Amino acid sequence: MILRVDNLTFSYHSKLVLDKVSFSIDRGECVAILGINGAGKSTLLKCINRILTPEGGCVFIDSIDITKMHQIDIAKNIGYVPQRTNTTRMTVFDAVLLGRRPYIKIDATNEDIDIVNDILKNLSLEDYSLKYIDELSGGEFQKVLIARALAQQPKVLLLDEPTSSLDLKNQIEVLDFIKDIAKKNGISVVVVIHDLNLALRFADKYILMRDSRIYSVGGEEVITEESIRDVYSVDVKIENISNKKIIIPI
Ligand SMILES: Nc1ncnc2c1ncn2[C@@H]1O[C@H](COP(=O)(O)OP(=O)(O)OP(=O)(O)O)[C@@H](O)[C@H]1O
Repeated sequence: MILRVDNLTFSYHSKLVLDKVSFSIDRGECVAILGINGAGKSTLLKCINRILTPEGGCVFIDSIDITKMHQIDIAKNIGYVPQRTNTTRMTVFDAVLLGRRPYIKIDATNEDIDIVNDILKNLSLEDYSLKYIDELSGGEFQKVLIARALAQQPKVLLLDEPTSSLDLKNQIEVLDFIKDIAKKNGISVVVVIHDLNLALRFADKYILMRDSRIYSVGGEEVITEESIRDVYSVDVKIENISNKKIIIPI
């Protein structure tokens, strides 16, 4: 087990958003967090990496309570791609190199530069390397943020709707690439995602959230017509096509 979230509780002012949320994730596991708008998914990611301070509960990485870790060690362990972000003007290369910051003592080493170049190549961003990030499309920018988090070489990668601006081909390519490196490098990935069919293609485990709580956690078996209706208030039919579950709204 690499990540353990234990009874995490958080409120904005008096509004309870996370109510004793608990789950654990193994090394290399790909997890999708599902739930309606406002269910608390982004808040959960922000509490895991200490952008927000939970009012109760604990988060453990490799059995270490993250409140006992320095910020730089949290950054080495947890990569995070937010839904929205403001960044200063810089090139794509420099933006991705920023992911190496927790490791760089004075100057970037050849190893740092090789890591960045590898990731740019794998995400088909190498031709954009010297372009400024404010001159990118929404989807290209989203890929740069993912590249930066990967350059951090974290144990746990938290992605908040990472494919929302990507076209279909890029959605599939980026998620397949993330899954591939999760398996190869033993990185655990937690993705907040609204597209249920993409989630089914990507995840090994699903966390369904409803009313500030976990509705269910588990493998593909927790994705049923009944659970989707309970969580999203939408009627769906689940079909099996080429041995894959496909969710069809009806
Ligand atoms: N900074 C904030 N101050 C006050 N309330 C907030 C704040 N951020 C979020 N909330 C509220 O907390 C609840 C959970 O928000 P959160 O962003 O975690 O939901 P989410 O499941 O990620 O939603 P979405 O799918 O729309 O991104 C929502 O009701 C939201 O309005």
